[in-house]
Amino acid sequence: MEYENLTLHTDKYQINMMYAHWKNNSHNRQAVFDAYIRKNPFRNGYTVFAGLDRIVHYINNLKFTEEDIDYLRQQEENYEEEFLDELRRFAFTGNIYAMREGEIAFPNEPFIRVEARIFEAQMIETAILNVMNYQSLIATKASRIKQVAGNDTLIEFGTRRAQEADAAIWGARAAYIAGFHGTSNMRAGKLFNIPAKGTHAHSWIQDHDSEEEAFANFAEALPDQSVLLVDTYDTLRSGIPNAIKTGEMLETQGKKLKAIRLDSGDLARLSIEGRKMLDEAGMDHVEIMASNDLDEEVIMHLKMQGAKIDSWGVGTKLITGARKPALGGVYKLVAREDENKLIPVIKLSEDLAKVTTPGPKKVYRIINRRTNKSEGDYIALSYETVNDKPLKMFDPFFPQKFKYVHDYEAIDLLKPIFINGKQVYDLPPLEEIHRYHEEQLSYIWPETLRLLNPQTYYVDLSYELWKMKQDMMEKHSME
Ligand SMILES: Nc1ncnc2c1ncn2[C@@H]1O[C@H](COP(=O)(O)OP(=O)(O)OP(=O)(O)O)[C@@H](O)[C@H]1O
Ligand SMILES: O=P(O)(O)OC[C@H]1O[C@H](OP(=O)(O)OP(=O)(O)O)[C@H](O)[C@@H]1O
Ligand SMILES: O=C(O)c1cccnc1
Repeated sequence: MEYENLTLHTDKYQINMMYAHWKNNSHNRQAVFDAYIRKNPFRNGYTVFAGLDRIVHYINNLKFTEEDIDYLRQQEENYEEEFLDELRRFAFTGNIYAMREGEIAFPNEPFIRVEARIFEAQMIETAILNVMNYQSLIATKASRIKQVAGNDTLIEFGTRRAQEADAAIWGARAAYIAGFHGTSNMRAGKLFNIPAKGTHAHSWIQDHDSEEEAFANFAEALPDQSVLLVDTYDTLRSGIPNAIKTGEMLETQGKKLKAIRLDSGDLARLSIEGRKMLDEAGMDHVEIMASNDLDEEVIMHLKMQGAKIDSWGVGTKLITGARKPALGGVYKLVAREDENKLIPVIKLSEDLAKVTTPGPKKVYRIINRRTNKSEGDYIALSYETVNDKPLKMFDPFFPQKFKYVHDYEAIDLLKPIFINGKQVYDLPPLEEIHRYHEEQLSYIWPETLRLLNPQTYYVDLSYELWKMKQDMMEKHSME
């Protein structure tokens, strides 16, 4: 796939800071930033990390074109020509560590760590957050829907209601990571190798003299995959009986009707009645698909009512992350270079949960070897070793709450993606990302995964990191 050059896809304040650093001759100093969220969306117990693929291509394609340089020159007369020359030579030369796509991630732990010249690290903030926040939001919404739908087929139908074209295709991809089986968007299908699926619209029926004729013509054209939309006039009195007639017609040709689609009315009642009618006509192989403003809540309620629905088309509420229009991921400076040494930095806040955690850090998932489940995540300074000694895990806000973990494996979640500007990570195919996601879910206790009132997952700090944070908070509070 051709990835666009998104170099100017940044906020002006980043370029202003780059310019000010350049003027102050501080632009080559090293800096470390963490990208993380403070809260899971949808009151969920976890977030599905997505967006790495696009971020990697964004970094590889960073280059200010002559057109970009001309634009910057016109846009801000303060920018000196030598600065613009510096931008002409711009490329990413630092390190990026990130979680793998599909990872089960939690608030207050870095999803991505960037180590680079401040000149570079500052500029890429905007695009990294833009991509990570949207794709992770949609992957998390899709994951909630997947939990309710179980093994039923899930098709993403959102393009027409998505917040524009990019959101449609990257949202379709995020949904696939979390367990959707297909998308209606052909471009997403082509770009990402997602199965593209489709039925037909009401316009197909309206465009014929009768529903019966419309079904017959559609089934003639696409006999092996016809899914007939049965709610244009009267689902039980005309739509399903006409679909059955079409099924019978196909059977005379040795073919089979695939499914019917319900798109309005009481989907529980109509699916139960529809199932009976199809079965009585000897068409128990004909599946029932439903659509119409579905989300995890409606699907759950339909299942509770005994709905006989085999597959679900989910559009608007998935692709727009309904009820949570944006994931609030942030990108915070955690270390800077001073006299050739990296020193940790902190940002204080009245709200303790908003105080940043200083220093370059690693995130470990602590898997209990006995249960094969995670005991929580453990954030340590990059140079610390977390090995087989018993690990004390304590709540960073209530350190008197602690536990010791004995027989565990500490999995380092942040993988090297770029080292010295060179991509060192092979982006896996989407199918593999989905499998990885499923496997990671299996390490998390159901208490954290449940949709309603999930238990808060432990994201703990090593003692050394916790102490450093406390000391820095104290020092700055006294200043
Ligand atoms: N049995 C059910 N239980 C709970 N929610 C349902 C049930 N059946 C349908 N819904 C959902 O209720 C919402 C509203 O459905 P509503 O009946 O207003 O739409 P509609 O039938 O499409 O109306 P219209 O005919 O005007 O298009 C949709 O999100 C739909 O998925
Ligand atoms: O409800 P969503 O979850 O957003 O899923 C997508 C919706 O888009 C279509 O309706 P639309 O009225 O746009 O077109 P139609 O004429 O084909 O029904 C489809 O029938 C779904 O209801
Ligand atoms: O294939 C479908 O049925 C479909 C596609 C997009 C939106 N709504 C429905």
